[in-house]
Amino acid sequence: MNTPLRLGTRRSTLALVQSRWVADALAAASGRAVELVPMSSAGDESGAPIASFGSVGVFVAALREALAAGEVDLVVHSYKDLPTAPDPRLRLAAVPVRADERDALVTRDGRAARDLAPGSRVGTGSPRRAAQLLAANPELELVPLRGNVDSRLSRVGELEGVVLAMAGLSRLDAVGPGVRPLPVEELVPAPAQGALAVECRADDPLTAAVVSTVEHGPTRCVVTAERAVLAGLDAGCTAPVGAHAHLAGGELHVTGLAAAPDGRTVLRATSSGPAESAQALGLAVAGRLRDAGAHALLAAAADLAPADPRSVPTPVAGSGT
Ligand SMILES: NCc1[nH]cc(CCC(=O)O)c1CC(=O)O
Repeated sequence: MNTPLRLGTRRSTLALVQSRWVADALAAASGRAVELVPMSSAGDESGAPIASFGSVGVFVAALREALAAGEVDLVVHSYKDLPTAPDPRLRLAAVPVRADERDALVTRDGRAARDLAPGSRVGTGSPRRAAQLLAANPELELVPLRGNVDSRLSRVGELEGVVLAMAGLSRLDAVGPGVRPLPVEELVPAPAQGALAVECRADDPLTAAVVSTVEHGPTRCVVTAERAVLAGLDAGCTAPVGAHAHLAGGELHVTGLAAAPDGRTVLRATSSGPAESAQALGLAVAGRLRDAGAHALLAAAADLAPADPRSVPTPVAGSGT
Protein backbone atom coordinates (compact mmCIF):
# COMPACT_ATOMS: atom_id res chain seq x y z
CA MET A 1 0.00 0.00 0.00
CA ASN A 2 1.27 3.47 -0.84
CA THR A 3 -1.05 5.98 0.87
CA PRO A 4 -0.15 9.38 -0.60
CA LEU A 5 1.42 11.92 1.73
CA ARG A 6 -0.72 15.07 1.81
CA LEU A 7 1.35 18.19 1.09
CA GLY A 8 -0.38 21.45 2.09
CA THR A 9 0.42 24.42 -0.12
CA ARG A 10 -0.63 28.00 -0.71
CA ARG A 11 -2.50 28.60 -3.97
CA SER A 12 -0.23 31.22 -5.54
CA THR A 13 1.44 30.10 -8.75
CA LEU A 14 4.88 30.31 -7.13
CA ALA A 15 3.77 28.27 -4.10
CA LEU A 16 2.20 25.63 -6.34
CA VAL A 17 5.35 25.36 -8.48
CA GLN A 18 7.55 25.05 -5.37
CA SER A 19 5.26 22.46 -3.80
CA ARG A 20 5.03 20.44 -7.01
CA TRP A 21 8.85 20.45 -7.22
CA VAL A 22 9.14 19.13 -3.64
CA ALA A 23 6.40 16.55 -4.24
CA ASP A 24 8.17 15.23 -7.35
CA ALA A 25 11.58 15.16 -5.65
CA LEU A 26 10.11 13.35 -2.65
CA ALA A 27 8.32 10.80 -4.79
CA ALA A 28 11.50 10.17 -6.79
CA ALA A 29 13.76 9.90 -3.71
CA SER A 30 11.47 7.90 -1.44
CA GLY A 31 9.06 6.07 -3.75
CA ARG A 32 6.19 7.47 -1.70
CA ALA A 33 3.25 9.06 -3.56
CA VAL A 34 2.60 12.72 -2.67
CA GLU A 35 -0.57 14.72 -3.37
CA LEU A 36 -0.92 18.51 -3.20
CA VAL A 37 -3.63 19.99 -0.97
CA PRO A 38 -4.04 23.69 -1.96
CA MET A 39 -5.15 25.88 0.96
CA SER A 40 -5.99 29.56 1.39
CA SER A 41 -4.36 31.84 3.92
CA ALA A 42 -5.49 35.20 5.29
CA GLY A 43 -2.58 36.77 3.41
CA ASP A 44 -3.75 35.42 0.07
CA GLU A 45 -7.45 36.11 0.60
CA SER A 46 -7.14 39.69 1.73
CA GLY A 47 -6.35 42.59 -0.55
CA ALA A 48 -5.09 44.62 2.42
CA PRO A 49 -1.40 45.40 2.94
CA ILE A 50 0.71 43.06 5.07
CA ALA A 51 1.07 45.64 7.86
CA SER A 52 -2.65 45.37 8.61
CA PHE A 53 -2.37 41.69 9.59
CA GLY A 54 0.44 42.38 12.04
CA SER A 55 3.12 40.35 10.29
CA VAL A 56 4.02 38.46 7.14
CA GLY A 57 3.72 35.33 9.26
CA VAL A 58 0.12 35.15 8.00
CA PHE A 59 1.36 33.39 4.88
CA VAL A 60 2.87 30.69 7.03
CA ALA A 61 0.36 30.49 9.89
CA ALA A 62 -2.58 28.96 8.02
CA LEU A 63 -0.43 26.16 6.61
CA ARG A 64 1.07 25.46 10.04
CA GLU A 65 -2.36 25.27 11.68
CA ALA A 66 -3.57 22.77 9.08
CA LEU A 67 -0.41 20.71 9.60
CA ALA A 68 -0.64 20.77 13.40
CA ALA A 69 -4.32 19.77 13.15
CA GLY A 70 -3.44 16.74 11.03
CA GLU A 71 -5.27 17.95 7.92
CA VAL A 72 -2.05 17.50 5.94
CA ASP A 73 1.22 15.62 6.57
CA LEU A 74 3.76 18.19 5.40
CA VAL A 75 3.92 21.79 4.20
CA VAL A 76 6.38 23.72 2.03
CA HIS A 77 7.33 27.34 2.71
CA SER A 78 9.69 29.83 1.13
CA TYR A 79 12.25 29.64 3.91
CA LYS A 80 12.79 33.40 4.00
CA ASP A 81 9.11 33.95 4.86
CA LEU A 82 9.32 31.85 8.07
CA PRO A 83 9.33 33.65 11.43
CA THR A 84 12.61 33.10 13.30
CA ALA A 85 10.84 31.63 16.36
CA PRO A 86 10.43 27.85 16.01
CA ASP A 87 6.98 26.26 16.30
CA PRO A 88 7.34 23.50 18.94
CA ARG A 89 4.55 21.43 17.34
CA LEU A 90 6.52 21.11 14.12
CA ARG A 91 9.89 20.02 12.86
CA LEU A 92 11.93 21.31 9.94
CA ALA A 93 12.20 17.89 8.34
CA ALA A 94 14.10 18.94 5.22
CA VAL A 95 15.83 21.86 3.57
CA PRO A 96 16.12 20.91 -0.14
CA VAL A 97 18.85 22.19 -2.45
CA ARG A 98 18.71 25.94 -2.78
CA ALA A 99 17.83 27.80 -6.00
CA ASP A 100 19.63 31.00 -7.06
CA GLU A 101 19.76 33.14 -3.91
CA ARG A 102 20.40 36.45 -5.68
CA ASP A 103 18.03 39.34 -6.17
CA ALA A 104 17.47 40.69 -9.66
CA LEU A 105 16.83 44.14 -11.06
CA VAL A 106 14.25 43.85 -13.82
CA THR A 107 14.15 46.67 -16.37
CA ARG A 108 13.25 46.87 -20.06
CA ASP A 109 16.86 46.29 -21.13
CA GLY A 110 18.61 44.68 -18.17
CA ARG A 111 20.65 47.72 -17.17
CA ALA A 112 22.43 48.23 -13.83
CA ALA A 113 21.00 50.36 -11.00
CA ARG A 114 23.84 52.88 -11.33
CA ASP A 115 22.96 53.34 -15.03
CA LEU A 116 19.37 54.36 -14.34
CA ALA A 117 18.74 58.08 -14.91
CA PRO A 118 18.27 60.34 -11.86
CA GLY A 119 14.66 60.19 -10.69
CA SER A 120 14.04 56.75 -12.18
CA ARG A 121 11.28 54.94 -10.33
CA VAL A 122 12.09 51.46 -9.03
CA GLY A 123 9.47 49.32 -7.28
CA THR A 124 10.10 47.15 -4.24
CA GLY A 125 8.23 46.53 -1.00
CA SER A 126 11.42 45.48 0.74
CA PRO A 127 13.37 47.97 2.88
CA ARG A 128 16.42 45.70 2.50
CA ARG A 129 16.32 46.00 -1.28
CA ALA A 130 15.42 49.71 -1.23
CA ALA A 131 18.32 50.60 1.07
CA GLN A 132 20.90 48.75 -1.00
CA LEU A 133 19.63 50.15 -4.32
CA LEU A 134 19.77 53.66 -2.90
CA ALA A 135 23.31 53.00 -1.71
CA ALA A 136 24.21 52.05 -5.31
CA ASN A 137 22.35 55.00 -6.83
CA PRO A 138 21.06 57.70 -4.43
CA GLU A 139 19.17 59.43 -7.27
CA LEU A 140 16.59 56.64 -7.62
CA GLU A 141 13.03 57.05 -6.44
CA LEU A 142 11.93 53.89 -4.61
CA VAL A 143 8.24 53.06 -4.94
CA PRO A 144 6.40 50.63 -2.59
CA LEU A 145 5.29 47.51 -4.42
CA ARG A 146 3.53 44.32 -3.38
CA GLY A 147 1.72 41.51 -5.08
CA ASN A 148 2.69 38.27 -6.75
CA VAL A 149 5.68 37.98 -9.06
CA ASP A 150 3.61 38.34 -12.25
CA SER A 151 1.83 41.50 -11.12
CA ARG A 152 5.13 43.06 -10.02
CA LEU A 153 6.78 42.19 -13.33
CA SER A 154 3.90 43.80 -15.19
CA ARG A 155 4.82 47.16 -13.62
CA VAL A 156 8.07 47.34 -15.62
CA GLY A 157 7.45 50.02 -18.23
CA GLU A 158 5.34 52.23 -16.03
CA LEU A 159 8.24 51.95 -13.52
CA GLU A 160 11.85 51.92 -14.76
CA GLY A 161 12.52 48.78 -12.77
CA VAL A 162 11.40 46.34 -10.10
CA VAL A 163 13.45 44.10 -7.82
CA LEU A 164 12.55 40.44 -7.40
CA ALA A 165 14.21 37.24 -6.23
CA MET A 166 15.92 35.22 -8.96
CA ALA A 167 14.47 32.06 -7.38
CA GLY A 168 10.89 33.20 -7.92
CA LEU A 169 11.61 34.39 -11.47
CA SER A 170 13.29 31.16 -12.49
CA ARG A 171 10.63 28.96 -10.88
CA LEU A 172 8.05 30.87 -12.91
CA ASP A 173 10.20 30.66 -16.04
CA ALA A 174 10.32 34.46 -16.20
CA VAL A 175 14.07 35.04 -16.63
CA GLY A 176 14.12 37.15 -19.80
CA PRO A 177 16.69 39.64 -21.16
CA GLY A 178 15.47 42.41 -18.84
CA VAL A 179 16.42 40.39 -15.76
CA ARG A 180 19.79 41.36 -14.30
CA PRO A 181 20.99 39.16 -11.42
CA LEU A 182 22.67 41.27 -8.76
CA PRO A 183 25.86 39.85 -7.25
CA VAL A 184 25.45 39.10 -3.53
CA GLU A 185 28.24 41.57 -2.75
CA GLU A 186 26.18 44.32 -4.41
CA LEU A 187 22.80 43.42 -2.97
CA VAL A 188 22.97 41.09 0.02
CA PRO A 189 19.92 38.79 -0.24
CA ALA A 190 17.32 38.07 2.44
CA PRO A 191 18.43 35.36 4.88
CA ALA A 192 17.55 31.97 3.30
CA GLN A 193 16.32 33.53 0.05
CA GLY A 194 15.95 30.87 -2.65
CA ALA A 195 15.64 28.03 -0.14
CA LEU A 196 12.55 26.06 0.82
CA ALA A 197 11.57 24.73 4.25
CA VAL A 198 9.63 21.44 4.47
CA GLU A 199 7.85 20.97 7.78
CA CYS A 200 6.04 18.03 9.30
CA ARG A 201 4.61 17.40 12.78
CA ALA A 202 7.15 16.92 15.59
CA ASP A 203 5.33 13.72 16.63
CA ASP A 204 5.34 12.19 13.14
CA PRO A 205 8.76 10.51 12.74
CA LEU A 206 7.55 8.31 9.88
CA THR A 207 6.78 11.29 7.65
CA ALA A 208 9.97 13.03 8.82
CA ALA A 209 11.99 10.01 7.66
CA VAL A 210 10.39 10.12 4.21
CA VAL A 211 10.81 13.91 3.94
CA SER A 212 14.48 13.71 4.96
CA THR A 213 15.22 12.09 1.58
CA VAL A 214 15.13 15.58 -0.02
CA GLU A 215 17.46 17.11 2.59
CA HIS A 216 20.51 18.96 1.22
CA GLY A 217 23.14 19.36 3.96
CA PRO A 218 25.15 22.23 2.44
CA THR A 219 21.96 24.28 1.98
CA ARG A 220 20.86 23.60 5.58
CA CYS A 221 24.28 24.77 6.72
CA VAL A 222 24.29 28.12 4.88
CA VAL A 223 20.68 28.99 5.67
CA THR A 224 21.22 28.15 9.34
CA ALA A 225 24.00 30.74 9.45
CA GLU A 226 21.97 33.33 7.54
CA ARG A 227 18.90 32.92 9.71
CA ALA A 228 21.05 33.19 12.86
CA VAL A 229 22.05 36.68 11.71
CA LEU A 230 18.36 37.64 11.58
CA ALA A 231 17.53 35.95 14.90
CA GLY A 232 20.57 37.48 16.60
CA LEU A 233 19.32 40.93 15.65
CA ASP A 234 15.76 40.13 16.80
CA ALA A 235 14.70 41.16 13.33
CA GLY A 236 11.90 39.86 11.11
CA CYS A 237 11.78 39.24 7.38
CA THR A 238 10.61 42.80 6.66
CA ALA A 239 13.60 44.45 8.39
CA PRO A 240 16.39 46.04 6.30
CA VAL A 241 18.66 43.08 7.10
CA GLY A 242 20.46 40.86 4.62
CA ALA A 243 22.62 37.80 5.16
CA HIS A 244 24.55 35.52 2.88
CA ALA A 245 26.70 32.49 3.62
CA HIS A 246 28.75 30.24 1.37
CA LEU A 247 30.96 27.20 1.83
CA ALA A 248 34.43 27.20 0.33
CA GLY A 249 37.08 24.61 1.04
CA GLY A 250 35.19 23.33 4.09
CA GLU A 251 35.01 26.82 5.60
CA LEU A 252 31.77 28.71 6.07
CA HIS A 253 31.86 32.43 5.26
CA VAL A 254 29.00 34.55 6.56
CA THR A 255 28.18 38.16 5.66
CA GLY A 256 25.47 40.23 7.31
CA LEU A 257 24.09 43.65 6.47
CA ALA A 258 21.86 46.10 8.29
CA ALA A 259 20.88 49.35 6.62
CA ALA A 260 19.02 52.58 7.10
CA PRO A 261 16.05 52.57 4.71
CA ASP A 262 17.50 55.58 2.84
CA GLY A 263 20.71 53.66 2.13
CA ARG A 264 22.91 56.34 3.68
CA THR A 265 24.13 54.05 6.43
CA VAL A 266 24.95 50.47 5.50
CA LEU A 267 26.60 48.25 8.12
CA ARG A 268 28.35 45.04 7.13
CA ALA A 269 30.01 42.34 9.19
CA THR A 270 31.56 38.99 8.36
CA SER A 271 32.65 35.85 10.14
CA SER A 272 34.28 32.61 8.96
CA GLY A 273 34.82 29.23 10.56
CA PRO A 274 33.95 25.54 10.44
CA ALA A 275 30.65 24.54 8.83
CA GLU A 276 29.60 22.82 12.08
CA SER A 277 29.50 26.27 13.75
CA ALA A 278 26.93 27.72 11.31
CA GLN A 279 24.60 28.99 14.05
CA ALA A 280 27.43 30.47 16.12
CA LEU A 281 28.98 32.18 13.10
CA GLY A 282 25.66 33.79 12.18
CA LEU A 283 25.18 34.96 15.77
CA ALA A 284 28.72 36.36 15.76
CA VAL A 285 27.87 38.41 12.65
CA ALA A 286 24.72 39.68 14.38
CA GLY A 287 26.81 40.61 17.42
CA ARG A 288 29.21 42.62 15.28
CA LEU A 289 26.35 44.39 13.54
CA ARG A 290 24.86 45.19 16.94
CA ASP A 291 28.21 46.56 18.16
CA ALA A 292 28.30 48.77 15.06
CA GLY A 293 24.87 50.23 15.89
CA ALA A 294 22.42 48.03 14.00
CA HIS A 295 19.70 48.27 16.63
CA ALA A 296 19.37 52.03 16.33
CA LEU A 297 19.13 51.65 12.54
CA LEU A 298 16.51 48.92 12.75
CA ALA A 299 14.47 50.79 15.35
CA ALA A 300 14.43 53.84 13.10
CA ALA A 301 13.37 51.64 10.17
CA ALA A 302 10.51 50.17 12.22
CA ASP A 303 9.35 53.70 13.12
CA LEU A 304 9.23 54.56 9.43
CA ALA A 305 6.82 51.70 8.74
CA PRO A 306 3.43 53.27 7.97
CA ALA A 307 1.23 53.45 11.05
CA ASP A 308 -1.90 53.44 8.90
CA PRO A 309 -1.76 50.56 6.40
CA ARG A 310 -4.35 52.28 4.19
CA SER A 311 -1.69 54.85 3.33
CA VAL A 312 0.36 52.19 1.52
CA PRO A 313 -0.23 52.16 -2.24
CA THR A 314 -0.75 49.04 -4.40
CA PRO A 315 -2.63 46.92 -1.86
CA VAL A 316 -2.42 43.60 -3.69
CA ALA A 317 -2.03 40.33 -1.81
CA GLY A 318 1.39 38.70 -1.78
CA SER A 319 4.39 39.34 0.41
CA GLY A 320 7.03 41.90 -0.12
CA THR A 321 10.47 40.81 0.95
N1 LIG B 1 8.45 37.50 0.10
C1 LIG B 1 7.87 36.99 -1.09
C2 LIG B 1 8.67 35.91 -1.66
N2 LIG B 1 8.93 34.81 -0.94
C3 LIG B 1 9.75 34.00 -1.69
C4 LIG B 1 9.97 34.63 -2.90
C5 LIG B 1 10.81 34.14 -4.01
C6 LIG B 1 11.46 32.81 -3.82
C7 LIG B 1 12.51 32.81 -2.73
O1 LIG B 1 13.17 33.81 -2.45
O2 LIG B 1 12.68 31.74 -2.12
C8 LIG B 1 9.27 35.83 -2.90
C9 LIG B 1 9.18 36.80 -4.01
C10 LIG B 1 10.32 37.76 -4.07
O3 LIG B 1 10.94 38.07 -3.03
O4 LIG B 1 10.63 38.28 -5.16
